[in-house]
Amino acid sequence: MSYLTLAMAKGRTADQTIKLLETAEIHFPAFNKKSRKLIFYDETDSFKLVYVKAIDVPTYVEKGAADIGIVGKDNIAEAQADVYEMMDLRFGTCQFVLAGLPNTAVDSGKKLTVASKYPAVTKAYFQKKGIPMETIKLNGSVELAPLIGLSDVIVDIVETGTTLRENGLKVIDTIEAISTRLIVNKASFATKSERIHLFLEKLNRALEVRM
Ligand SMILES: Nc1ncnc2c1ncn2[C@@H]1O[C@H](COP(=O)(O)OP(=O)(O)OP(=O)(O)O)[C@@H](O)[C@H]1O
Ligand SMILES: O=P(O)(O)OC[C@H]1O[C@H](OP(=O)(O)OP(=O)(O)O)[C@H](O)[C@@H]1O
Repeated sequence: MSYLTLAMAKGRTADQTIKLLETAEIHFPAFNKKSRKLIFYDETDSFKLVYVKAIDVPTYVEKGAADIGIVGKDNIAEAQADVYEMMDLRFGTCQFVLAGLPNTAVDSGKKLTVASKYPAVTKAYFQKKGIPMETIKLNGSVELAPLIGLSDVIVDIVETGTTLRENGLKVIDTIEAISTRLIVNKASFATKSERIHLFLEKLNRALEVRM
């Protein structure tokens, strides 16, 4: 029988993903974040785990290279991939916010510059609001941009609020709640329906145990 391929996001949610899979009794004994290996197999030889950069997980799933992806809602929203979002795994929780220096006006009619790691999410947010803007794509330390005049505001993730606070920035608007989600390739959902449903049931039970 073929494998069910899971694309798991590298980074801060990987440990919790592995823990959830273990609670669901799906074990990848060779998995080790320090290893440079990118493919792992479970004990029963039914699952193949591919370990990829978070923003690429929706692409692997949309293209069918992976049947299932486990990744943050931030990256799903940014990738705009044509996949099914099936489950909220309830970890990796944080929020998308619009933030800036205190008293920054965003609706003055002047074109805003907005720095973000998430240009698609940013554009969609401002389009909905009807506010003219341009995005500046950054890859990290986004909070720096309004402090040194690179942008007027930022769209970024806030978890504890420490990064904003330590840089004197304030939340202007909360855009969307983020958590780790499970996504499924549309064709796999039809062709591997039974196995995918069994997997989802196992994960649901594991989530209940964790609560
Ligand atoms: N404080 C946080 N900052 C960033 N992401 C968080 C935070 N809390 C939870 N997350 C979630 O964890 C995911 C992975 O975050 P991580 O910082 O490891 O990766 P990344 O930012 O996508 O990767 P990279 O730093 O290589 O660009 C995010 O996509 C998001 O869904
Ligand atoms: O509200 P907080 O708990 O402070 O967390 C939010 C910060 O964490 C993330 O950055 P990350 O650590 O991924 O670093 P980066 O600047 O390289 O994106 C995010 O982009 C914020 O900067």
